[in-house]
Amino acid sequence: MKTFQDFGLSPELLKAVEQMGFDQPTPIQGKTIPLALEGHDVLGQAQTGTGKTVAFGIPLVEKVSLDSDEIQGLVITPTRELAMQVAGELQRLGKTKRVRILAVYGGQEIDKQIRSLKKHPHIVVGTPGRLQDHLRRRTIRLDDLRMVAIDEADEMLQMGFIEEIEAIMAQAPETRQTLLFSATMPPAIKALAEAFMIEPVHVKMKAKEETIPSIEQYYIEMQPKQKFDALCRMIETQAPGLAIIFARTKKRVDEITEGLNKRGYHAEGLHGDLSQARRTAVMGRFKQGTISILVATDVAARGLDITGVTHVYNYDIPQEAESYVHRIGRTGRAGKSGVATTFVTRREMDHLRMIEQVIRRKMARTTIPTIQDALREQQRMAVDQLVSVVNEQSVGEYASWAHRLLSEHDAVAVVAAALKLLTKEPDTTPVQIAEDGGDFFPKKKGFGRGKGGSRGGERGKGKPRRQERPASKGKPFSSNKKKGKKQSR
Ligand SMILES: Nc1ncnc2c1ncn2[C@@H]1O[C@H](COP(=O)(O)OP(=O)(O)OP(=O)(O)O)[C@@H](O)[C@H]1O
Ligand SMILES: [Mg+2]
Repeated sequence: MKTFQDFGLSPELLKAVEQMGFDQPTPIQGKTIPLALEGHDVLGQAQTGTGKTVAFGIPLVEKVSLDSDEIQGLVITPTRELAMQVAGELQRLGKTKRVRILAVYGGQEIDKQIRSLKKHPHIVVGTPGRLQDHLRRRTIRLDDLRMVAIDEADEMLQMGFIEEIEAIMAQAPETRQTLLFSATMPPAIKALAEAFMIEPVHVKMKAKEETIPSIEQYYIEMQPKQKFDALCRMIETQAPGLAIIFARTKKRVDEITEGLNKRGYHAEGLHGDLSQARRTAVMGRFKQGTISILVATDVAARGLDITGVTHVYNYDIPQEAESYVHRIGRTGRAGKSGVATTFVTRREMDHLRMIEQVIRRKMARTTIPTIQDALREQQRMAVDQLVSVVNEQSVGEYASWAHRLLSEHDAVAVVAAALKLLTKEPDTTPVQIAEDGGDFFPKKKGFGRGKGGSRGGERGKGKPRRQERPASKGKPFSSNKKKGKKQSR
């Protein structure tokens, strides 16, 4: 499939795609869009940042009939931020056709949503809890639903959303089409997913590894107490455009954020205990670059597409290999490159090796940059800054000051002073991050290496049961991932 024209799309859709600046479909789009347009249920798997949203978005928008005022398309996403983002992408796809899209998610006033629902959106994008709430209130009806897409499908079937998903799917007509997408799909979850579909076509893009090759992947072994300084030294030497730092718990996110601010960085935290207004504001500031560092729990691991994220740091190694894939996939999107660095304690090394095995790629070992490394890099950046201003030749207003300075001082001393002022010298303000056990002994392997999933029956009959997680032995992992329970991250 070479062009979007080959899909036989309506002129409105073609126009929209053109306006979005897409020259040609990505491989997953090339494979799945025709299948979905033909009416197949599709399970689509492709690496992070390869355009899965548009892969389900085009069929959804194309299949909307403007003659009907009913909800015809539904997209379910695991997080509120992702619901907003996907709704935005669909809005762009549906703009020329004038398809009405609405996002509904928790933390937003339900009355406001109900008023918006009265304007008859054609496609609703939502998080499972809030969708179910609307279904109970009958403010959303799915009697005329034609197509449902579940984004991050493995996560949705895994994290305890399964009951909500079942309840939602039970209200949709049997004739509806189902599209499930994710970058990861553990076999056990795949079995679970198939229970929601009829003769699904599984499209998995061939790749040597589960992660995107354009992401450089590193790990650094260190003691828990070295982590914070290591993070600062990494930021100072790597000078990220935008960076996301993932930590294990909400408390750690808060502490790291506070610590970074103490050391003069513009960082903000994102996790499930913050008000939605705050979450939205933080995301907005990060996207605009007002803040350059986002510290987050796994709430930001999946799906978020933020241009300019050059670096991802796993301050804490993720528990699941899948989580690793998605976290680092916040960089290196749509053909861009990225760098991911994972901090690991000695006791977590086995876990790191397990992740490498699952993703079929080795991370390169590296070391914590020294203060001298950090200083040198910051100085180099100051020099670059100075030189670029010199090259702009826009310093005329400052020339008289320069003459005066040079008449009184040594030229080298003056330039050195300017550089010193421009340099963000490595900051060693003491910062305490609570130990939180430091590391963990994971028992479970990622990518469906646990027990085989429980298989559901056909749609409408046997329902897929919740996938039980193997009980972890030994020291419990301090995560809030409990068996089948929805987590707040
Ligand atoms: N055909 C295309 N050509 C160029 N860019 C595209 C195309 N399709 C999508 N994109 C862009 O690629 C970026 C990544 O797309 P998207 O967020 O859908 O990735 P994804 O596969 O869903 O990743 P993830 O697994 O992380 O959710 C987006 O900015 C999107 O606008
Ligand atoms: Mg996505």
